[in-house]
Amino acid sequence: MLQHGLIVAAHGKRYDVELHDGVIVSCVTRGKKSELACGDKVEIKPTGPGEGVVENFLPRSSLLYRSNEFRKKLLAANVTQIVIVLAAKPSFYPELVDRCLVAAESEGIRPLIVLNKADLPESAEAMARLSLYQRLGYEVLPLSAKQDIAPLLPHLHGQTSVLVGQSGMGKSTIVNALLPDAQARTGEISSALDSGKHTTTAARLYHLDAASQLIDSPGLQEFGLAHITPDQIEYAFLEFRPYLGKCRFSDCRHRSEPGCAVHEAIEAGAVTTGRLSCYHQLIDHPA
Ligand SMILES: Nc1nc2c(ncn2[C@@H]2O[C@H](COP(=O)(O)OP(=O)(O)OP(=O)(O)O)[C@@H](O)[C@H]2O)c(=O)[nH]1
Ligand SMILES: [Zn+2]
Repeated sequence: MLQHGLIVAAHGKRYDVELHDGVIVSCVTRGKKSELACGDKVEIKPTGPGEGVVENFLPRSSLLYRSNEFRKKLLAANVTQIVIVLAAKPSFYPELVDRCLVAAESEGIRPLIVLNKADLPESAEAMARLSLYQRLGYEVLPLSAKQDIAPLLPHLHGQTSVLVGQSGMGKSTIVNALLPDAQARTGEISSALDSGKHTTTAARLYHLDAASQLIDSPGLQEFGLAHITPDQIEYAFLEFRPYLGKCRFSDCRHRSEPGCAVHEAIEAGAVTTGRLSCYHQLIDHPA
């Protein structure tokens, strides 16, 4: 008899699957089928106490992954929102923001940019740099997770959110503030399964309330987009959209081609040279 469940943690080729009654079963996949992610809805066959095999996964509403030329790594499935966690200190890598936005746009996932550590004096300058994204229509939320997590709550309600960000931006602080018992729960799962150390956890899903889930992914220093085509990357630059298809050449990459509508948009102030160079950087070096 197959049972429905939700992947709440991925440890390499082993997955923690939460069943409807809240029981967590440690599962493996059959053969080489290990392309599953936290947030996947699966059907499992129990094989012993607390153990099972994933037989199927259900269709996904979204799938977030990063890739280089050689391999792709699934980050999370069925998420509705990607929360990009930044901080003024240590300084964040701006291209990572554009990469996360491209990944979000290509999967139709809503991005939310959080500038954590808003209590630091360096935050004003970082916030000014992020105003570019606000002008594009993205929400940028200043937050001090250490002082008050409340401003984040309405943004998470009703969503399945994945937190992404470089190491040191404060993701663990955010998770702990949202779920003071998160550490305890992690310990509980490991001992219940008695499966030894969970050292390779790739991501973990937490229930915030009946309608809201949070997936914490480990620190990302890189966000390869080798799986996304140049046309998809271009479309993910929201402000380019009104001009796409209006260049003289249909395969225009908006470099020095004559009759380029995106360059005209730059002249008109509707597109910035910074975002155009970022687009070129991403199509030239997607991984
Ligand atoms: N001033 C200030 N510091 C913060 C805030 N949130 C987190 N920090 C500090 O930033 C440092 C990194 O926070 P973590 O939560 O460990 O960062 P992380 O993103 O989980 O990093 P990894 O665990 O490496 O992925 C810690 O020293 C935190 O105390 C904040 O709102 N304000
Ligand atoms: Zn063009």
